[in-house]
Amino acid sequence: MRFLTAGESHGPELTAIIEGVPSHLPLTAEDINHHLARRQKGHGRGRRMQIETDRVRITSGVRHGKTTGAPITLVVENKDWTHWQKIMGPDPVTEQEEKEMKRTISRPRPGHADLNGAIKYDHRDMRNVLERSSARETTIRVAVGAVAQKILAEFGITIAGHVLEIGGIVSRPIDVPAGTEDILKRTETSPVRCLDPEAEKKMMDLIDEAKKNGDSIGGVVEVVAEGLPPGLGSHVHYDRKLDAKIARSVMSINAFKGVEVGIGFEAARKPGSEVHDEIMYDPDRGYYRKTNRLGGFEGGMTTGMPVVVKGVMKPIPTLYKPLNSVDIETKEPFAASIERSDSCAVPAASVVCEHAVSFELAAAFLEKFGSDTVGDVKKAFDAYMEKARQF
Ligand SMILES: Cc1cc2nc3c(=O)[nH]c(=O)nc-3n(C[C@H](O)[C@H](O)[C@H](O)COP(=O)(O)O)c2cc1C
Ligand SMILES: C=C(O[C@@H]1CC(C(=O)O)=C[C@@H](OP(=O)(O)O)[C@H]1O)C(=O)O
Repeated sequence: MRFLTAGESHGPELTAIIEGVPSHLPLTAEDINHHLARRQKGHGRGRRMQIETDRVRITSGVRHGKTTGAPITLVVENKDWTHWQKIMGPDPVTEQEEKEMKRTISRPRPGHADLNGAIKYDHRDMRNVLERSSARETTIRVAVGAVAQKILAEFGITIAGHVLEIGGIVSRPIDVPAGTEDILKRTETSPVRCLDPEAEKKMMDLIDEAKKNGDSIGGVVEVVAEGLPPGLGSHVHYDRKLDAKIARSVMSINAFKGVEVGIGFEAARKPGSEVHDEIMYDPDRGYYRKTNRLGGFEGGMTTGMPVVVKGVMKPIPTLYKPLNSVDIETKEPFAASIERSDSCAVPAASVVCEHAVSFELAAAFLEKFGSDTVGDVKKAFDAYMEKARQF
């Protein structure tokens, strides 16, 4: 299974094409819209989220509520487009019209893609960079992940993301992962998508304070997936290791600067006896681990224990109280004022991260069990699970 996305932040719409989804998978727009709405919530979001109400249109690959096996096209419209048609439209404009718009961006924001993208693609107007580097793109990646979650759900695999930390406030000890059901139930009503009400209040206060100071804050998110079979991914080649694929996918989320699997960096500070998970056997359950400190991975393959992945998000780069930068036209220093920005998007990012991991897990699942029809995949999956139990 693979996908591509296209679309700009203030263009007409975002699009994704997913190839390799098996036929006969039940799929409706509502299945996806539910997750798009989850991504839009969260204390600390800016005014753009009040403009948008993200809804998907499925324009190929699904008939009468079921996938056909053909590529699936997903489209999410940008409501903000109505205000940007002239500035963002594809039709040629005269120099005079361009001047009248006065929207050319020549002042790069530290921490955003503006300057590197402008140099690389030779754009004097950095809008040509920021429109695509914007995390608006994570909307359509969540839509893709929602399809992946439908695939996983067919096989009893559940997944949930939540916020572990915002601006140094920790929601609970990091080595006690909660179950997916618990996470989903308890975080859906939390304005910062965290499990700990005491930490929640402190996180919200910190976000408000950052906003008041014209600043921004980052944090840590965690994704847990349960019900996976052992042996997704492979030890035989570097680019088939599933933990590595997940790490790449999580790092590709805008503003993500690090990934941990299981106890992650903590493993450097513990002896092996306190890191590795002892192997047990039960006739009903098959092989399992007594603990899950390695976060469901050994040798680039799933162990059958819950997959636990953390990602760290840096603070949002666009600041109301900006850092110094240099105007590329005048080469003079400036400290720009900005129109709008999120002050903290860690709660939204926990949903994005959940969907990034969902896609990689579903892709690895189909790679192992086939991808023509859900029925064929089920047969292969059931036979393998029986083999693994008795092995
Ligand atoms: C959900 C979400 C919302 C974001 N909102 C903003 C924002 O409002 N303003 C901003 O400057 N960056 C925002 N970012 C981060 C930038 O998109 C990101 O820092 C930028 O693309 C540069 O990429 P890098 O930080 O990965 O190097 C957001 C990120 C995510 C995941
Ligand atoms: C639009 C979204 O996030 C955007 C991500 C973003 C950035 O620079 O990454 C900048 C802001 O865009 P705008 O300049 O239009 O307000 C955010 O609102 C979204 O999450 O749907």
